[in-house]
Amino acid sequence: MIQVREVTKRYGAKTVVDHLSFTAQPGQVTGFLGPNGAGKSTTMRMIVGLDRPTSGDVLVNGKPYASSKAPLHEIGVLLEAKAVHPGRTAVSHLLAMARTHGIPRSRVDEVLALAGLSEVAHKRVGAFSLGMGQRLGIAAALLGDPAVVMLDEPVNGLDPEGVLWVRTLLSGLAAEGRTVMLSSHLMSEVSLIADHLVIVGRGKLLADTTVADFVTSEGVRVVTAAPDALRTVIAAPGVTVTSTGAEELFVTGTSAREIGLAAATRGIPLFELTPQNASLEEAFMDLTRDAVEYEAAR
Ligand SMILES: Nc1ncnc2c1ncn2[C@@H]1O[C@H](COP(=O)(O)OP(=O)(O)OP(=O)(O)O)[C@@H](O)[C@H]1O
Repeated sequence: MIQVREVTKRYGAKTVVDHLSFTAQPGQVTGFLGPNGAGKSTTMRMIVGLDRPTSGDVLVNGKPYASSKAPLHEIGVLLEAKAVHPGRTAVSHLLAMARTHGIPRSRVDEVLALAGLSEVAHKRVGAFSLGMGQRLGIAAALLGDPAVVMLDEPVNGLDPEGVLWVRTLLSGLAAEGRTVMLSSHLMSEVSLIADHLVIVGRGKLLADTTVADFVTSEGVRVVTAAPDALRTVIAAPGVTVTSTGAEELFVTGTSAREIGLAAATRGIPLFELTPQNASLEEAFMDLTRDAVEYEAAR
């Protein structure tokens, strides 16, 4: 289990992670999503003790990672842009890691096979494609047979077959009762792989939900002769109305049926009344739009 508790990280005056709390549970794949610069990598670095929170704390399997005696067994990590010496072969890279952690040679062969790298085990890493590099990073993360697996952008650079491979691998690891967490800035990728979604923007938690619940956050598109009158009629706690055109409204928090009935009782003409099922990608973009604009405007 990974527990992030009220974590804030500041670099100088800049708050990169802002009172962030969430839990990645065993037996589940947690997708950690957010636009570029949302603070995902920083959070992951704090989880493994490479960065220290300004306030709040992080627990891995109930304790701070730094106090773990066999860290590779506790948590396996793929962090972005992890440096592997380009002159090394895949097998020599993994063997060096294994030796320093008392892991047997047989496990190196196992993870190479698991990552589909047995054939290229003796090739220099410098000659690897981006996808092969990602596979090697994942193999390294699994070396210690860890209870928690945390991967930063693991499908970055992978072709569709590679994405499918990651999905099968990670759901298998979760089914074994491990805690699996992966980050991405692409909803389309994460929705294929994760059950649980933690979405951040500007370092803040925007949503902690399931993929299924996230898509049901739909709205209703209404085209009417009297948008202002309709707004007044449907106003209620939990109902939000956004003007999307001269005669157009986008309404959330109520149903097309309720809007239609309310309009009929007041004699408000409706030209269109369309429930909209936002795609996952659209819902994600709506949720994180402010965070992205902030990034672009900096
Ligand atoms: N050591 C540092 N000093 C100052 N600012 C930093 C430092 N590390 C990260 N940042 C800033 O923190 C913000 C969040 O970065 P982070 O890499 O955690 O985001 P991210 O969500 O992982 O994004 P990406 O998907 O682009 O990797 C960025 O604006 C980045 O410039």
